Amino acid sequence: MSEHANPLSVAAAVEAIKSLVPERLQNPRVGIVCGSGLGGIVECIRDLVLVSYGEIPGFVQSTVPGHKSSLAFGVMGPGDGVPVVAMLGRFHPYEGHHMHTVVYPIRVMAKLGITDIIITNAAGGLNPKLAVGTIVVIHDHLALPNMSGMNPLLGPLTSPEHRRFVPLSDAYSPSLRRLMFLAAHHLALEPAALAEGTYAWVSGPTYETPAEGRFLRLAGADVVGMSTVPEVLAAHQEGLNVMALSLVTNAVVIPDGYRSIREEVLAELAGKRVELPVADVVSHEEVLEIGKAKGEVMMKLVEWVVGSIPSAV
Ligand SMILES: O=P(O)(O)O[C@@H]1C[C@H](O)[C@@H](CO)O1
Ligand code: HPA
Repeated sequence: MSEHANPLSVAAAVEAIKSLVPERLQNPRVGIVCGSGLGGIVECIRDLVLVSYGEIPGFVQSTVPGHKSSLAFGVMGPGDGVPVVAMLGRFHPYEGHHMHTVVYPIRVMAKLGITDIIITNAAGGLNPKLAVGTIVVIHDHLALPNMSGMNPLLGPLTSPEHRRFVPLSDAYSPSLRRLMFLAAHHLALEPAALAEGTYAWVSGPTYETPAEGRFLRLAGADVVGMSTVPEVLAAHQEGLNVMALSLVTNAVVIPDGYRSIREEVLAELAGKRVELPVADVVSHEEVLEIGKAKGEVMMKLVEWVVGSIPSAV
């Protein structure tokens, strides 16, 4: 068993956090996981107290640019605010972290008492209707790694409260998803700014080939990314209400198909000019740039939802 799945280390992490955070912030109600380039959510947190991952037993460091390695405690939303804890930086399996390590912070936040969690990510768009900058409320997922043995819930149960067999048809809270669309209305967003869809989880760190992108699209996915699903599984097993959001940072499947060199050459030889679409070559820098440029809307939505959870869910 991974030492990070040990309930004793979860308890030790909670104890360490409580020694570093003022009492009034020690029992957050809502947890937030900030995706690549989306750590700006911290700007919406008042009475901010940062706890570095290095100070928490069992936490490791995030090695991915755009992911800091701190927990942010404070309050969010109108009035006295709702106590929150935000992960400024997550762990991905492609960094070499064990799956139990990847979801360990979720278990620690659950032990701190959160009841709701909002998990964000940057993702590639598979559905051609989703423009870059669209925020997608995830209502389902497709996790090929889970189906082939890479599942964070593998291994001995670490709490009597954990279910051995976890249904996932109800993994994404309808109440929280509803709140998100109400938030978009309240903030007067264009209807196309907020969509809903299915997230395909891939291990990364390679981005998809065009054929892989088409395969995932054909299988029913709208966006693709390298995180979130392990956290959703652990959060669901912990009994939390879960919402997950993707910010579309790049297009994976090009709307008009793929570039055929054969067609290009034949057309050229026939004296015709054709301009076939060229696939985007994505980079993490581009992902971060879009996160920075478009992340503000995500922040405002999250802030509104957090402020509305107590009365509406
Ligand atoms: O942590 P997230 O899922 O937001 O980060 C995405 C997926 C990869 O980690 C990285 C690729 O650019 O961004
Ligand atoms: N693929 C996988 N993960 C991603 C992408 C992508 O195109 N963009 C941001 N995260």
